[in-house]
Amino acid sequence: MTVIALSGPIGAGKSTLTKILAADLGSQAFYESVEDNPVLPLFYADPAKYAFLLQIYFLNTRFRNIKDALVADNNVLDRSIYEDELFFQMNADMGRANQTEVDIYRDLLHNMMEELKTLPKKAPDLLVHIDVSYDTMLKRITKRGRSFEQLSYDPTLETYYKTLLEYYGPWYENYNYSPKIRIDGDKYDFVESKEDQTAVITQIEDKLHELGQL
Ligand SMILES: Nc1ncnc2c1ncn2[C@@H]1O[C@H](COP(=O)(O)OP(=O)(O)OP(=O)(O)O)[C@@H](O)[C@H]1O
Ligand SMILES: Nc1nc(=O)c2ncn([C@H]3C[C@H](O)[C@@H](CO)O3)c2[nH]1
Repeated sequence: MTVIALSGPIGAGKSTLTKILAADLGSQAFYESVEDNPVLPLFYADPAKYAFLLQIYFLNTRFRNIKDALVADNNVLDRSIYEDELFFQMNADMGRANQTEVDIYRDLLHNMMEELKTLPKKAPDLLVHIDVSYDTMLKRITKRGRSFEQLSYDPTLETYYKTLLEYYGPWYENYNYSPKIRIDGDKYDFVESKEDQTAVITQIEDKLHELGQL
C-alpha cells in the first residue's frame, strides 16, 4: 500500500501528474474540490470576506479525501493538506484574515489531524513536489483558463502568485512528514512530451524503489 501526495503552487501540474502517476501505478487518483467548490469563485471575487470560509471548506473536503486515501491501497492525492496552512498564513499576512482566525483554523486542523493516528497510515509515503517559476505558473494558469484565476480578472493576482512562490520555497525545505522528491516543472512538459512524461515517472518510481515502496 503506497500513498503519494503531490504538492506545488497553483497550476504547477499536480492534477495532471496525479492522473498520469495513478494510471502508471494502477492507483486511485484523489482530486481536490475545484469545479464543485462553491466558495472558490467567492474567494477570488472578495478574498478578505471569504478567506476563512474557503479554508474551512478545503479543510473539510481534503480531510475526507485523506481518510479515504489512507485506508485504501495505492493512492495518489493531488495536493497535500499540509499546504493549506501555507495558503492561509499567506492570506492572513496579506490582511485577508486575522490572527484569531488563523489560530482557530490551526487548532482545528491539528485536532483533526490527530484523528489520522488511528488510521493504517498517518502520512503519505512520498511527497512529490512540482517546482515552477512564475512564468511557467502563469502560462499554465492561462492555458487552463479558470476565469477567476486570470490576471485580466484581477491584476493584483500577479502579486498573489509571486508571493505564493516565495512561501512555497521554505515550505518545501521544512516539510518533514514523509520522504520527498522535487520535480522540475519548468523543464518537463509531461502533457505534450511522452519522453518528458517517462523521465518524470522514472524519477518518482526510482525514489519509490529506494524507499522499498515498489
Ligand atoms: N508539465 C507540464 N507541461 C505542460 N503543461 C502542463 C504541465 N503540467 C500541467 N500543464 C497544464 O497546465 C494546466 C494546469 O495544470 P493542473 O491543472 O494539473 O495544475 P494544478 O497544479 O493541479 O493546479 P491547481 O493548484 O490550481 O489545482 C493544465 O492546462 C495542464 O494541461
Ligand atoms: N486560499 C486558498 N487556500 C487553500 O488552502 C487553497 N487550496 C487551494 N486553493 C486554490 C488555489 C487554486 O485557485 C484552486 C485549486 O487549487 O484552489 C486554495 N486557496
